[in-house]
Amino acid sequence: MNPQLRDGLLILDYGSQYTLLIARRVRELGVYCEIWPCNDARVGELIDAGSAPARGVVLSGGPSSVHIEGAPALQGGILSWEVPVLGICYGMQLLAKSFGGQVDRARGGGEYGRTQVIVEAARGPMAGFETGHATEVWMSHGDAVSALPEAFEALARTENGHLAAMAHRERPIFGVQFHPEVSHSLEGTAMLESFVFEVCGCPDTWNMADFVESAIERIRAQVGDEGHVICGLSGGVDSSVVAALLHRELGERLTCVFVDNGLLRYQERERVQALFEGHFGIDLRVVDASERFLSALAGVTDPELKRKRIGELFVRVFEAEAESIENARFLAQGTLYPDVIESVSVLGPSATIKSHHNVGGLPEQMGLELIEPLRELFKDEVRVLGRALGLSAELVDRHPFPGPGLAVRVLGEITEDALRKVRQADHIFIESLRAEGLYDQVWQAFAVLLPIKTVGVMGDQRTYDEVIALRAVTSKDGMTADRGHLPMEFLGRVSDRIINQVEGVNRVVYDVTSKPPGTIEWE
Ligand SMILES: Nc1ncnc2c1ncn2[C@@H]1O[C@H](COP(=O)(O)OP(=O)(O)OP(=O)(O)O)[C@@H](O)[C@H]1O
Ligand SMILES: O=c1[nH]c(=O)c2[nH+]cn([C@@H]3O[C@H](COP(=O)(O)O)[C@@H](O)[C@H]3O)c2[nH]1
Ligand SMILES: NC(=O)CC[C@H](N)C(=O)O
Ligand SMILES: [Mg+2]
Repeated sequence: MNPQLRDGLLILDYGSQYTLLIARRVRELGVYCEIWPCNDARVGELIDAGSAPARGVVLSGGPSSVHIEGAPALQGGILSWEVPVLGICYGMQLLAKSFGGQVDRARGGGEYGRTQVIVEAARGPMAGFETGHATEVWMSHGDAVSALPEAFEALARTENGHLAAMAHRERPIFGVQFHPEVSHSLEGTAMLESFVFEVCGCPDTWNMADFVESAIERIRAQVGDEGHVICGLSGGVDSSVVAALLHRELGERLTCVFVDNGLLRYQERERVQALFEGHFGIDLRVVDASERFLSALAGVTDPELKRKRIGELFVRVFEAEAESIENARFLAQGTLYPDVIESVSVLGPSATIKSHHNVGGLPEQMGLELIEPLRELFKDEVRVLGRALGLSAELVDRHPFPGPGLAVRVLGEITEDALRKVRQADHIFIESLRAEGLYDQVWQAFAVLLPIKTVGVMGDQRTYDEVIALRAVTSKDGMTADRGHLPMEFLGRVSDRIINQVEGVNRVVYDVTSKPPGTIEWE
C-alpha cells in the first residue's frame, strides 16, 4: 500500500472489465488510487483495525449476480470505516442488497449501451446537475435494483422509470447502475469529480513527480543504508524506468542483470548491452543462461508450465548473481498493474488468464525481497514517467516484449529451429514496420510460429512447411486491445519477405482478433 492512498481512493474490484478505467479517470483528476481485488486480505485486516486506508471507496462492477450462491459479497465492515462509498453497477447492487433492498433479473432483460437518465435529486455524484437534467450514460447490466432499501432514495432514473442512481438518505453512500468511467457516459467524469472532490474531499495533488518522490522514499526505507539491489533489466520500458529510478537513489548500490534466456529477439543482447553499457553509467551484468532455460523448456508444450519454469529460472539466475555481491538482498523488477491483475484472479484460480513470469510465475521460495515501484501503474503512465526521467524516445516508445520472450510465440514445443524461424520472421516484420513508418502506429507487433504444416508451391516444387502468424495491436495499456489496421499491401510485402527468407515457412497469416476475446500473446 502506497502512503499516498490515505488522501486518495480505494477501488475494490469485483471483476468488471472497466475497473481499470475507474482508476484512470480518478488519476486523471489528480487523485491517487489503488485497485485491490474485492477479496484482498488487507481489507479484512483494516476492518479489524477499524481504520480506512483511503478517503473513499469505490465498489466496481462485476460479471456476477448478487443473488446467486457464491457471488462475491460486500464485506460489511467496509461501511464501518465511515468513509464515502460509491457502488458502480454490481457495486450498487451489492449496496442495495446489504441495506435490505431487492435485486432481481431486470424486466425486459436488462439495459446495454447508451441510455438517457434523468436526475431526480442533485446530490453525491449528481451534485453538479439540476433536477430534471437529462444525460447520456452507458449501461451494461442484466440485474436491477427492483426495490430500494428503506434508507435510500433515487437520484436518477432512466426514461422508462428504472432506477439509475441512488443515495443513502443520511450517509455518504451512493450507487449508480451505469458506468460513469467509460467515455460513452458523456458527463461521467463530472459525476466522478463530484464524488471524489465534493463527497470524499480528496486533494487533487497527485502527479508523476510526487510518484517519483514517494517511490524513492519507499525504496530508501526498504533498502536502508547498506542494502544492494539487483535489478532485472530487459532493455524494455518498464525495467529501464525502474533502473533509472533506482540509480538516482542508490548509485553504486545497484547492479542490473540482463538475462540472455535464449528466447530473445534478433541481436537483442547486443543491442541492450550497447545501449546500457555506454549510457547510464549503470553497473550491468549480462548473464548467458540460454542453455539452462532451453533445457528446462525441452518437451514442454503447456503455456502455463512454460511460464512457471521461466519465472522460476529468472529468479534463480538473479539469486546466483546476488551471491557474489555484498548485501544484495533485493530484486527490483518492472512489474506493472496489468501483469498483476492478469496473474491473480478475483473469483478463484480458474479465472487466472495467464501467469506473467514476474508475478504468477515466481517461485514460492525466494532468497531476494522484491522491489516493484511501478506495480500500481499502467504502461502509458510509465512512459510519461520515463520521459520525465530523461529516457530516450527510442526506449520509451518501444513496443513491449514479454519476459518469457519467444517461448510464448513458438506454440507447442520449443526447439532451436523453431526459435530461429520465429526470430527471423519477427525481425523482418519489425524492420519493415520501421522502414515504412508504421512502427509507432501500433502498440505492439510480433510474429508467432504455429505448430502446423501446410502445403505450398515454391519454384514448381511442392512444399510442406510451417505457418507464421503476424499480430499487430493498438492499445492504451495492454488490458484491452484492438487489431492493428495495417495496409494489406504492406502485409503482403512482409509475407513475401518472410517466405523467401525464412527456411521452413511457406505461409503467413494475419491475426485480426481483438482483446477480449483474444489475448495479445498467443500463449
Ligand atoms: N531478459 C531479461 N533479463 C532480466 N530481466 C528481465 C528480462 N526480461 C524481463 N525481465 C524482468 O521482468 C520484468 C517484466 O518484464 P516486462 O517485459 O513486463 O517489462 P520490460 O521488459 O521491462 O518492459 P516492456 O514491457 O517494455 O518489455 C522486467 O521489468 C524485468 O525486471
Ligand atoms: O513481461 C511479461 N511477462 C509475461 O509473462 C507476459 N505475458 C504477456 N506479457 C505482455 O503483456 C501484455 C498483455 O499480454 P496478453 O494480452 O497476452 O496477456 C502484452 O504486451 C504481452 O506481451 C508479458 N510480459
Ligand atoms: N456490469 C455489471 O456490473 C453487471 C452486474 C450484474 N451482473 C448485472 O448484469 O446486472
Ligand atoms: Mg519486456
